[in-house]
Amino acid sequence: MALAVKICGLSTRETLEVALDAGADMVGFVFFEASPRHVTLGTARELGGLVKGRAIKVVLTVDADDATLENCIDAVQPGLLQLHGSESVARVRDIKQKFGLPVMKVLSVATAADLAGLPGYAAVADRILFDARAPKDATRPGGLGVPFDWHLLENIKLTIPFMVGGGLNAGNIAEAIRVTRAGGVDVSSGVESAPGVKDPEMIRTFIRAAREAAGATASSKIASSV
Ligand SMILES: O=C(O)c1ccccc1N[C@@H]1O[C@H](COP(=O)(O)O)[C@@H](O)[C@H]1O
Repeated sequence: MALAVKICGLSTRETLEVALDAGADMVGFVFFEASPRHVTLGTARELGGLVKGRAIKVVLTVDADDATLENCIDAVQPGLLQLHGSESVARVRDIKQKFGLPVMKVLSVATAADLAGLPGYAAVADRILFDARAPKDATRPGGLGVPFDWHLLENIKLTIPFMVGGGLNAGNIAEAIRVTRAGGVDVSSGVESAPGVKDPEMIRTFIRAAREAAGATASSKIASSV
């Protein structure tokens, strides 16, 4: 299956168009006030309206209540909800039922122990995103540009699709895909010139590198099976 590339934290028309033209499969909008990528409902509505079916629109929230989710969904009309907080398995199930949208639950990873909750979430979510666990004193739970040890994912068995994120960039994406065999990759800081400032050329370079790496991993899978 083709690699899904998600560019997250888009907040301007220009960089959204660059991501779409470069072939992003998913574009993410961050609703978290402490983030340099936070978008207002008005901006999100405007940006969401530009996508026009060219990519899956992703609404990223952190432990949001129903009213907040409802407002974000109304503004963006997303195809996927990214739950990036400490939402419980029950809350993920509840959100999925209430809003009738596919849900991607984020698991924050620093050690193997962080994967203990995976079976529970995999039973209710449509997709899992493995991201680096933020330090305790961080002002946000993601978007920090720091990777985790991808080898922790080497032996995971999942029947739903999963993505990897956290500190990815054009220079390390090939290794991340090779080690994790993830079906999707998610980047924010790695395509920015400063926190919250997306760089058009870095977006293009990242997507190109991810596609090349996915092609190389697919070829090596075929070679090792003959
Ligand atoms: O991008 C943010 O500011 C953010 C805020 C709150 C939760 C998650 C956030 N970003 C997500 O974090 C990962 C990794 O980002 P990065 O590439 O390391 O910067 C990615 O999934 C973003 O969607």
